[in-house]
Amino acid sequence: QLSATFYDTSCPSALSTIRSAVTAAVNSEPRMGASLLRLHFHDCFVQGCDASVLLAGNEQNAIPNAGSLRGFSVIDSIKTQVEAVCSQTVSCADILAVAARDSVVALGGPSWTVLLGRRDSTTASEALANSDLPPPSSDLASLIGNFSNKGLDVTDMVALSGAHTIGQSQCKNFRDRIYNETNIDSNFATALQANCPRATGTGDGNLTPLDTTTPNAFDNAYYTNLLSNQGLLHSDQVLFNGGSTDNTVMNFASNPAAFSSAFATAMVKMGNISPLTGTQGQIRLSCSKVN
Ligand code: HEM
Ligand SMILES: [Ca+2]
Ligand SMILES: [Ca+2]
Repeated sequence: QLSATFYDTSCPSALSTIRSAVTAAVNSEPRMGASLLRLHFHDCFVQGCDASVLLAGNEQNAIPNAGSLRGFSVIDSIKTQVEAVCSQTVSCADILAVAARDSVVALGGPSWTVLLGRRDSTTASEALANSDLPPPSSDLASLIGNFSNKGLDVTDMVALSGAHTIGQSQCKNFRDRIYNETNIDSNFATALQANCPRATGTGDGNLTPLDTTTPNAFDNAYYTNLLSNQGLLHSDQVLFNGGSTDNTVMNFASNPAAFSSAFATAMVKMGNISPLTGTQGQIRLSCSKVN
């Protein structure tokens, strides 16, 4: 029951306000586009797209999120600007969904119509974040199961993983792959080892682009990297490792329009996960705390 026109009368300048702020943030730091896109994913997979991830504490302390999620201050600043034009009208959950779309567009990726009308949660759960967000050690069957639990099919999962065409990862999340796995290009592994020492606890937070080819462009290079065994995370390369998703990866690698279309479709589906609507939840005044 979300709708593209939800704010057309109640806050006609909402979408342009969000877009201007996202464009400025991404222009000043391209990685911020990646960080904002990831925030929406981590929101939707835990309790649905209800801005639970933005509440201080709780989910933010979960293993996949702590010391990793970024962009909270950009969202807070957008919320302040939107409150100034339309008081207590636009939810933080909708701001996240629109900011994710505008981030992808700002980095040259596809656009789609964002459905609106989500409301904000009054709760957040560290335990649910730990159980529902897939770890980078996931094998293919786990990824398929994890996305299926959220109503997303295998094609959606492969397309959404293409978000790793932008942004960066910390060494601790790909160390095991670059030292111990065999389905990795050896020159690629050696180059990464220079900035990611073997010993646990040393250089854990050192950063490398998820897509070394075009780290700040939202394109299909993620998939061409997989074809040459240059996926950064274990959970990336399992998508092209002799299994059931190989054909989809090959299609997205050779056909950028097919990827763009599948990504846009899957983002709309992800954005529809268990929204609070009507009188459920609330419109937060500040995204980091309940009213
Ligand atoms: C398929 C399962 C997925 C796994 C296991 C996974 C895991 C990860 C990990 C480990 C990182 C690096 C975090 C760090 O080192 O701090 C990361 C970064 C990122 N992920 Fe995923 N991810 C998945 C799916 C997705 C999806 C569906 C999206 C969005 C639609 C997404 C968007 C991103 C982005 C944009 C970054 C870079 C963030 C930044 O640079 O701030 N990921 N992911
Ligand atoms: Ca959520
Ligand atoms: Ca790229």
